[in-house]
Amino acid sequence: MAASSLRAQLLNKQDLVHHKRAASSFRPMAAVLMRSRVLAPAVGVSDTFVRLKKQGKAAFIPFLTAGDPDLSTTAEALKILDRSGAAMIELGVPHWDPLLDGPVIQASAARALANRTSLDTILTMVTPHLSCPIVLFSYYHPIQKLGASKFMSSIQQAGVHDLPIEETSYMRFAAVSHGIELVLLTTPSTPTERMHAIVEAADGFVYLVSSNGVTGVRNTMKPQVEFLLKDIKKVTNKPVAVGFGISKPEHVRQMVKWGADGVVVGSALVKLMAEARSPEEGLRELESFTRTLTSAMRM
Ligand SMILES: O=P(O)(O)OC[C@@H](O)[C@@H](O)c1c[nH]c2ccccc12
Repeated sequence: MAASSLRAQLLNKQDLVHHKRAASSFRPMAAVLMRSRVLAPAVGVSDTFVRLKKQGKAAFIPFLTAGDPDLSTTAEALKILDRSGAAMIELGVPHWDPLLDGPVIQASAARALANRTSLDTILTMVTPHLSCPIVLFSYYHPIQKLGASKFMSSIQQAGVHDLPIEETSYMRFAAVSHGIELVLLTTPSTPTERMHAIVEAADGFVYLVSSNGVTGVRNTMKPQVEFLLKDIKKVTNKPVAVGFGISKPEHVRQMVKWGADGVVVGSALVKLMAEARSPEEGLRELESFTRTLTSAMRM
């Protein structure tokens, strides 16, 4: 990608964070969510939603930064999340410029980068056998740095936070030819027509960002989410997962009641592990909190 276009993407992230965009320059973020062949079993993301729906359950989707505090703890955490009821796991590639992330995930990314965690080391990480899919979640830059074709040849599924929908066509083409599911993000400030285009282009699931701003625990969920979910569901029957700010069982129940097919929880889990006295204690707390949250997933 040309340097000018990369600058445009960084500006776009800035826009999202500060909400200062002019209508004409507005470009919402998009995500491509794919499952890594190296990291995960042959269960698809969409299949998982279908299976859970039959059981009357929404999908619990935890997010962790890979490499925080180190990749072997991450591998252990994946096993724990898998056996405690995660429907799929968002594994974040740490980035030095995480403009869509709040302080908790920013600090987590900094710790992981201090350990030299990169997309390359994550893709070669020795991972346990898991029964749930992994959604490799990344800003676009690390993928670009590795090389989009190397990336595509080494993964089946992955995620990108800041890829504007206009620029997804190459990724989508490559994704389709590798049998990859492409998931896109929509936010409360995405104009309706654009939301329709994003929903139309998304595969796997649609990621609804619950409120503008950056990732991080919120006390309450905005009532607008109920209406955003309804608007999306009017135009598609693809699964919709809600993320940003969700940190308590009552938030999870609220999202499920409002019609979410899945719920993403990131900062709350990252914080809990970061504040533990040791990685082992962090993993124990991760397990018990995950079990509390997954028991709130019944539709
Ligand atoms: O941390 P929260 O508020 O629970 O939000 C989900 C989140 O962590 C995960 O989906 C995510 C981490 N970094 C992101 C950047 C953009 C969009 C989404 C994300």
